[in-house]
Amino acid sequence: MTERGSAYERRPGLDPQDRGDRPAPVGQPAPPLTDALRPAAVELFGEALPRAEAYVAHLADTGIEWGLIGPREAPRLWERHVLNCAVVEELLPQGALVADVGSGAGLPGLCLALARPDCQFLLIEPLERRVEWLDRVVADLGLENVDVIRGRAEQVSGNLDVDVVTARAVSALKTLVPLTMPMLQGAGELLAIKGRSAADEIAAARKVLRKYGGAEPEILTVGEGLLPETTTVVRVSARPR
Ligand SMILES: C[S@@+](CC[C@H](N)C(=O)[O-])C[C@H]1O[C@@H](n2cnc3c(N)ncnc32)[C@H](O)[C@@H]1O
Repeated sequence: MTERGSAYERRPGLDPQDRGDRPAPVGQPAPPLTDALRPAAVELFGEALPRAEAYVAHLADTGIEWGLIGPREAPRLWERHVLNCAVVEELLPQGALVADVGSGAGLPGLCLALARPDCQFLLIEPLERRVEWLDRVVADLGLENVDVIRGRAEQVSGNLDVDVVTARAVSALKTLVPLTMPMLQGAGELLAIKGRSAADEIAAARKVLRKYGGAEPEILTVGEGLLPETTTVVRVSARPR
């Protein structure tokens, strides 16, 4: 997938006229963690909950202002984004090294890093502004289990050997497999957060899965009984090649 970033992102600080008459996105206050969602947040983040709250505040404020998150997402940051990503933690092995490809605003990478301090995370993101934002947020949250790598997955994959690759909203499985499977070096799992298209994407990816040594994908549902909306994950194990 190619993504050039929004005009805001490439040219921050321009006045509205230079932005084609679109109003500049404005940071918003952090949405409250509602009583309905608090038990899930406590279970997922434990002691890291105050840092998860600080992360949500960053997303709502500079995340929106810098164009990493759409303004309309502000009220549903907890439910649709942060908690929905954090529930994937149950699929991570103890102490895993995890690469989050196309991390954007740290989804799911930062949510998982907050939920799983026993794991190490590499956030891989090509766009300079997003990397700068991620670096600032990681420093502010004091996350010691996260490194941010600027680059495209295909540029860095040959130098990596990780246990798990995660990705959300980066590309269809057919394109994601060639970008991510080489990072596993024949052992480990790709966890791709998907929606209703999961089965169709698997069908369209059969040929590349064979080529890149992926086993038969599984469609998993996580977050049942914890969140109002569950998260669908396509899990692909790498086979030794
Ligand atoms: C739609 S955003 C999704 C961001 C985040 N994962 C989320 O769920 O909100 C896609 C992200 O993938 C990144 N991206 C696109 N192609 C990539 C590639 N080949 N390697 C790594 N990242 C890529 C983009 O820069 C962008 O930040």
